[in-house]
Amino acid sequence: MLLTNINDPQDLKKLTIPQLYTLAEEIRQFLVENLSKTGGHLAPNLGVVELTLTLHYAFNSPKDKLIWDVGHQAYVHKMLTGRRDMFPTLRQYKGLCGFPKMNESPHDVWETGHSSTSLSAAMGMATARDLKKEKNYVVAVIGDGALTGGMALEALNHIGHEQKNVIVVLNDNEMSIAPNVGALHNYLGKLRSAENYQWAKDGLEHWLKAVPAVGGKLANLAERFKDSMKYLLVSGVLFEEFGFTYIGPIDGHNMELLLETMKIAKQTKGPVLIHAITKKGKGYAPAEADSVKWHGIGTYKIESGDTPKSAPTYTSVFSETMIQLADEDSRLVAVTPAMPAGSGLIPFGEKFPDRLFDVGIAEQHACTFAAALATQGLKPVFAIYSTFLQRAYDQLIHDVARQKLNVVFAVDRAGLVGADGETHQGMYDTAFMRTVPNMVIMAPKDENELRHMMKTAAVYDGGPISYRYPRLPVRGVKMDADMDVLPIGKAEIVQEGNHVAIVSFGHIFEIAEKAVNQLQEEGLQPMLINARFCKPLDEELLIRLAKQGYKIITVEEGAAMGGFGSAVLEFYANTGYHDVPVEIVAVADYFVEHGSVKEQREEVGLTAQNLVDRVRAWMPVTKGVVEA
Ligand SMILES: Cc1ncc(C[n+]2csc(CCOP(=O)(O)OP(=O)(O)O)c2C)c(N)n1
Ligand SMILES: CC(=O)[C@@H](O)[C@H](O)COP(=O)(O)O
Ligand SMILES: [Mg+2]
Repeated sequence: MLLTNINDPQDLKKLTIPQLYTLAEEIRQFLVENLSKTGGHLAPNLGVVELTLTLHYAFNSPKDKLIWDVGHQAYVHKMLTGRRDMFPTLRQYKGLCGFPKMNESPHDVWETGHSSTSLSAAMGMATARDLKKEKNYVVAVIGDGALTGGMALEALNHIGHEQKNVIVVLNDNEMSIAPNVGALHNYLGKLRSAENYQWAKDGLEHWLKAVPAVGGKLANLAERFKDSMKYLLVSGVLFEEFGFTYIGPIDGHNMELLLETMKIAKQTKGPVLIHAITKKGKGYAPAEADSVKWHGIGTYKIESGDTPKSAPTYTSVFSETMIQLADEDSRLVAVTPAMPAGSGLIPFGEKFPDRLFDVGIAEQHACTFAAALATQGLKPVFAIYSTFLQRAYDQLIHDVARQKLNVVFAVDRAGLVGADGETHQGMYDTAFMRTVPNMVIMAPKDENELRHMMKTAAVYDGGPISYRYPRLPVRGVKMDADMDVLPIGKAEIVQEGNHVAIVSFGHIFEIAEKAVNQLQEEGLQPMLINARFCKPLDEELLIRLAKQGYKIITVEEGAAMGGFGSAVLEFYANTGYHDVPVEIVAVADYFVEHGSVKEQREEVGLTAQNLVDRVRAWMPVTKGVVEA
């Protein structure tokens, strides 16, 4: 077993090429076996085994900087850099992170999780290297999906202009999570299909170089001839025009070719783009056959590829309801930035193919595109994960809210998301949307109320409106036959009570309800309120609570700073109710790392017990007995 002897990339360099192929197979077997128990991003990692081996063979990490875009495909890199034995803890609480993590290894020189940042990072590191007159290579591995992200094109532009020595490896497997989309994808397809052009280019270069030096004119003519021929023969012209030397497309599983190409890249002045064609899921039949499903997978049976049946989720309720709403209203359309499957929009797209727009990994464009759809009378539902909405914040403000356009923000993966950890937690959406004028912000207490909020948003025509929901199974509550249109800004008093009011915003209601039930058993009866809206607040109810002397405990699954609890505090401060005790139960000011949602909630204090303890502390006590 070669793999057990690889504890550092230097160990790799002692191997022969045939041994690298043996090692590649061992790595694939390791990935399939380990991830069958832990889950993870199997297909992306199976696709980059040879690429990763040759990068660590050809370069000297960490002196040479290897940067992994998105970083979901860095498991092989982690295996080769001393973390093989940590894989049983992959994406688990206090275990191995599923993305590059600087505190895990010096070989993780840049942390990723959100796509399309690698080229900017590479440019920064190359620029610093040159300023410090250091000598090392900077290599960014970016997928064809991540390349559709605007940041990547901004960085290509900058790198090409400055002619920095940066090596970009484009890992082209024709897939984002879903099949990749866009003109760039089509262009790459043309490059992929021109597989014989490489020899033509080499032949041309070789021939021109053989022309004996015949004075400036002819050599210059030969150079211009070479350049014009390049346009005909070398279809990497897009990258060449960005100032890159384009090499490819080459087989991203052929390690001899990869090593030869990396050698050329190292010797080439200025930025180089190596276009490597790979197969997502390579080496494991179920993942090769369906790399969408196997992009990010839970546990599975290796032999059959069978995966446990998943319980219905908030996303599946969103998925079904979108179809119902679209049946009722032909104006309704859906926009997704490369996440049709994750956002539950595949069935919608199958039924309404002309009304689903997958714009690629392009959240900024998606948001402004949705805004423009709204100007023309359509009802766009912008379906996006909370964490990825962060990419479209200026567009939300400048293009949607300022123009008061009827865009619906369906904010999925809101709250703690579990295994993806800190780069993917849906922590900030409430806070960053709340400060924007004209925004209406909702959050349902359960899957039944999600449907009511979806209906409310679908018919609302007062400007932008949002609802947030978690990456969680549904609670299994009774579903109403019809969808109600909720009164904007009105909360729901779930249960009257005394002394203390627990005011819950969103799906975290489940722990508030659990706490109230536990307190009732002790004879305590706090009021239980389902806020429903963070903006506008139910001011009438808040004033009632103030006037009747309630202590208030707010609870939400999001950042405490700027969230729902902050809104309540601000309201009281701004309306002169200065003596209302308010406690905010939410996520403190730090990044919550990977683990299960349960473990993360316990870590941050989003537990029923925490609420029980806080209510007890506020209840009046006579002779040692907490009064009801
Ligand atoms: C800003 C951002 N948007 C969306 C995602 C979700 N996402 C993770 S991987 C991925 C597809 C990446 O495709 P590609 O770069 O081609 O990598 P591959 O999985 O094909 O290796 C997407 C859309 C993300 N991580 N970051
Ligand atoms: C790497 C990445 O950003 C996506 O693959 C993400 O992990 C998907 O998250 P869900 O599993 O919640 O759809
Ligand atoms: Mg891809």
